[in-house]
Amino acid sequence: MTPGLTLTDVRLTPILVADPPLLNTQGVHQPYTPRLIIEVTTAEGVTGVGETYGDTKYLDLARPFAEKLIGHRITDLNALFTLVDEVAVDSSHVSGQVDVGGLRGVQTADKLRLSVVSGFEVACLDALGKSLGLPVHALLGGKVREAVEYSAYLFYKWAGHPEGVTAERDDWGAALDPAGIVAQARKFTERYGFTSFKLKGGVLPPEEECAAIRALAEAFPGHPLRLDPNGAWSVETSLKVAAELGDVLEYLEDPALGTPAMAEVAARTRVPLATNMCVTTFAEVKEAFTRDAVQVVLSDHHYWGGLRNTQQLAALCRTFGVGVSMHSNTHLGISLAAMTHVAATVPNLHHACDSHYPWQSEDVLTQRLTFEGGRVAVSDAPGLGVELDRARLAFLHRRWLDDDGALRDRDDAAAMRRADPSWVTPAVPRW
Ligand SMILES: O=C([O-])C(=O)C[C@H](O)[C@@H](O)C(=O)[O-]
Ligand SMILES: [Mg+2]
Repeated sequence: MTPGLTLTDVRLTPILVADPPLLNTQGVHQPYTPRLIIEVTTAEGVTGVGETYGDTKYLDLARPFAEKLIGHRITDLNALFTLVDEVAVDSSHVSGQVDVGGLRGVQTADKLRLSVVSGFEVACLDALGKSLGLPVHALLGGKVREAVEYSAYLFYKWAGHPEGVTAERDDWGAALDPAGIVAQARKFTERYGFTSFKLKGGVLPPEEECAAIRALAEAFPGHPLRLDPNGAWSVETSLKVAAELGDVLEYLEDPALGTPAMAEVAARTRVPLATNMCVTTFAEVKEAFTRDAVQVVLSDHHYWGGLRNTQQLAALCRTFGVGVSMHSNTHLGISLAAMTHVAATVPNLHHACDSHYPWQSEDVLTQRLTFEGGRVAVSDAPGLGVELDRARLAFLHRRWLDDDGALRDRDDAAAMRRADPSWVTPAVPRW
């Protein structure tokens, strides 16, 4: 028993961070998106940081959970899961709901709890690492690589958010056709050195998205390419796209919605299928793996329940001969550091991970993480190896406080209605 490792303070800071007008099948990103920054402080005065979703339903869980953690030891990570089970989930947050309008699969009370626990687990590991003078990857069993590879995450995109909406400007420009997507990919390679590319699809008719992938294949011959329409296609459309792009795709990500549809596509194509929609919880693994519905699972420590659950998922994938990589939503540097630490420990990581980080012009760190040759170097500094910039945190929290509530919950369809008042979330399959 080490009394110094007991938590004496837990601080939650919801923030709003600038987000460019990135298009997906649900709509478009709002100009600001919510995140929650978690700080845990031990009796010996060491503070660890974590980051997770900041929408109201997560805050409603995180607040009572944080209170339960006073007096908890940062080494007792397993107990976080039993403690969070004691926090009630408002049924209106889960009944009949899908996560972010369907982009992250089912929404269950357990998944909501795991999405909250993950931020606290990371914060505890950061504090523990700082206390022991060890990097987080060492607490997870040690790194098996010195740097983690990420892919360029390409989006159809407007030049700016709709007129009349308060927003930050970005310097990426518009990308609404194959030439725009190739130009965006070139910027990604110039700025960050990425060598593999993922295009967020489900935005334009499949023929246009196929043309964009073809243009990428011509501009970057031999580079790994992926297309992810977030389940917007029927089985037949998925098969048509797979046939058309089979020679250039590393994998097709969630072409059709749900395990049965994915299994049908998988049975009739040789193109590997990846998912962050039909396998998003341990409960969904068995059916998907036994039906051979997916060949790559995109883990995400946020909703899988943390870094150690991510390792467990990777071990399951290894057991079943299924590939593993990483999914990403809008996130800041704390999460990129956490993703990099856990990815460094996964032996069977054979695909570049997704990250939205290049799209985020704002952060809460004194120093942004950097990509060299598309890779983030694995830090050997104690904990995550990042430092909180309190002035930036306060600024982004002030933005959250000043918001009237319109932006505190991610809603891509509502953002789209600012440009097209008739917009409704499309029924699936859309094509
Ligand atoms: O399926 C995916 O990879 C995602 O859902 C990632 C993100 O949610 C992305 O689509 C977004 O933020 O628009
Ligand atoms: Mg996806």
